Amino acid sequence: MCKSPLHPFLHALPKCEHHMHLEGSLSPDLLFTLASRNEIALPASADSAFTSPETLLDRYTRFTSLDDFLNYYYIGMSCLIHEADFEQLAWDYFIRAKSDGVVHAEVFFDPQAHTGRGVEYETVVNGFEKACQRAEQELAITTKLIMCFVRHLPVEHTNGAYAQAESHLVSGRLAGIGLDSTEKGNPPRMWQEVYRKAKSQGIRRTAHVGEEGPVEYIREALTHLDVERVDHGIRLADDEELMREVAERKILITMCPLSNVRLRCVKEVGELPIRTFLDSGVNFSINSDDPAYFGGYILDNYCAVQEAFGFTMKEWEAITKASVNGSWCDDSRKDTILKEVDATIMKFGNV
Ligand SMILES: Nc1ncnc2[nH]cnc12
Ligand SMILES: [Zn+2]
Repeated sequence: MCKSPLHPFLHALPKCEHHMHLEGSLSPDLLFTLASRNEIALPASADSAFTSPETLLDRYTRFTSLDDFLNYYYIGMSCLIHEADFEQLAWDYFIRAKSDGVVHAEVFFDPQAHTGRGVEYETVVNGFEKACQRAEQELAITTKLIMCFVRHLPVEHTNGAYAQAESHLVSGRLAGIGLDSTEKGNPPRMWQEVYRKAKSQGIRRTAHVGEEGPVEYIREALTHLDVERVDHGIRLADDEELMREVAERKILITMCPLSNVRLRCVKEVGELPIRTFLDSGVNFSINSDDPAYFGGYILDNYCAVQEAFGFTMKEWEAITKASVNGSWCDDSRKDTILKEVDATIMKFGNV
């Protein structure tokens, strides 16, 4: 809980989450439980961080870079084997998201990180889908699943990963494609072919760019991948002309403040160009990225932004509504959420 007088309002605001990796909600407790249940040997002799959930959580406070984090992230997800593991992981996230005021969640997952170690694609998707259905029925959270291609694997692997998911993408069982993992040295144009195919099939597209990588990668993602959204995009403010274009085209930037601090992309939340984006008409949402690794879920990220920037309720209204409008749900769902936002503002505005 943050110290801001706006905390109850921030908590109550109906939230859309657009940038959250389901595998990134694997808490050290669940990681150790699954490792034991599935008889996965954790590398405790090589890395003492794997001694206990507590030592692992402590190590997460000292990431030195995106790749340092990704090393732990991929070891962690190696404990996910059965459909029920994937379902439990996602369900635990949805319960937590509900308590933070999330009403619509568009969540990423990395199929290649599972199929590459022998877990069937269907096992992953079926588990996640079951949790999504439960979230819709029992928590009234609408959901979308977005598959990401991982950049640390050879780009040629992407075609196989796309082919595996193609029928789900075309039918809408998956809402779109994304691009994640190691950014530096992997310019977006390398994935141009698969993004072009996805576009020709009417499939939605986003990509992690401008997190550790330069603003040129954001420009490339827009020109070569024709992305509809930019994940992280914190380097956008380095190019005013591109920032104006992003504002005009209403491209949503999915920001993850606590992640950026933990991965040392910035020293503190106040360094992020959030005020610049707001004042320049750049639409953005605030998200948790990998909440089990970065010390906070979505509300913690809202609070961190409030503590750094001290926004007014009017400014939060603009941020929240841009986030609703940038969602990939249909217009009637957006209208419903926008009415809930208005009702929240009325309630707190009258206090
Ligand atoms: N912050 C991040 N950047 C790139 N790839 C990721 N995969 C999970 N979290 C990520
Ligand atoms: Zn991410």
